[in-house]
Amino acid sequence: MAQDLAQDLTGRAPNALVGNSAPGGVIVVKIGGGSDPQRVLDEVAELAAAGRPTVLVHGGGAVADRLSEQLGVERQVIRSPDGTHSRRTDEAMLDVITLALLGRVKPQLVGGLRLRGARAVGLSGADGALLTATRKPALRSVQDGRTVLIRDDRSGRIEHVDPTPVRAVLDRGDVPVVSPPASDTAGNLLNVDADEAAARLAEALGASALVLLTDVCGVLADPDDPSTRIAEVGPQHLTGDVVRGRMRHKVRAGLRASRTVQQVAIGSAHQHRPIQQALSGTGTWLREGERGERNE
Ligand SMILES: Nc1ncnc2c1ncn2[C@@H]1O[C@H](COP(=O)(O)OP(=O)(O)O)[C@@H](O)[C@H]1O
Ligand SMILES: CC(=O)N[C@@H](CCC(=O)OP(=O)(O)O)C(=O)O
Repeated sequence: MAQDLAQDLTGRAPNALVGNSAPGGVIVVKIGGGSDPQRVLDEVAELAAAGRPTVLVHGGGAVADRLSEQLGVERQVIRSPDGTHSRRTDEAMLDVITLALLGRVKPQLVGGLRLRGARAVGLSGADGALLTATRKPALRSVQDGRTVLIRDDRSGRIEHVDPTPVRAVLDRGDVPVVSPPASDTAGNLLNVDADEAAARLAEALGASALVLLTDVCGVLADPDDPSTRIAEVGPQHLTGDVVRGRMRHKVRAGLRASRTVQQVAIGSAHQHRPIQQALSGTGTWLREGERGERNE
């Protein structure tokens, strides 16, 4: 069955795809913290068993929110003038996000893959200089109609990706499970968005596909109505305010990756074989420019 799956996704025999040097062979899958990972783990384990090099990147914003409440660390939101929002990451919140992602979410995913017979290896963005970021010097936040500047935030912009540790894990036939935070060149941790991390890693690996799995079926024209899925999204969809909040980060990151990654899609994590579903067009394709017909 696993063999069929790898063939379905690529049209090529799985053996031709073993090892990440196979042209366009790597799939980078990202799962957000608000989604139940069980279906995703089932399919990632199937792909690994079929020899398809697959990287699982995860977020965990929702888990960090719950942990901050448990620990009594106040959660604040930075509302940027362009309609995106992100976590205010002071020192205490950086600890919370690190504990949540590396201490709660990642072990659940690595353990879940092990239970399914796949050997998974956890890596954070700070391991092996995988994700190097620079601290954002000043963030604009709209508060009560006024824009204020926040200068001491511990979130960063990813400047450099060194995929060597991820390749080493793939070359052993194992599944890398990658998470924020990143670090700066001095080794200080910096909070980075998991969609951006996945997109940048997909670019650096020369991946053939990037699948961003979340708690909705794709980008919706009306975020409150699941029947309004948009089949393909381009930069023009960012000009209005339809794509709001954190979905905007996802779309931006995916569009950027689509310059070099052949297939970039957003889809629901909560369906049977969510990766295959998204890559067969049941979610939203992200495509920055005209590159002729897709090879679907
Ligand atoms: N146009 C839109 N289409 C779909 N979802 C949207 C849209 N605008 C905002 N959203 C919100 O984005 C959320 C998904 O982003 P996010 O919560 O960051 O997911 P994840 O944790 O999986 O990364 C959806 O649950 C939805 O509330
Ligand atoms: C800078 C920034 O926004 N970092 C994110 C990292 C986790 C994440 O991205 O989790 P999801 O994929 O579940 O949203 C955060 O603090 O929530």
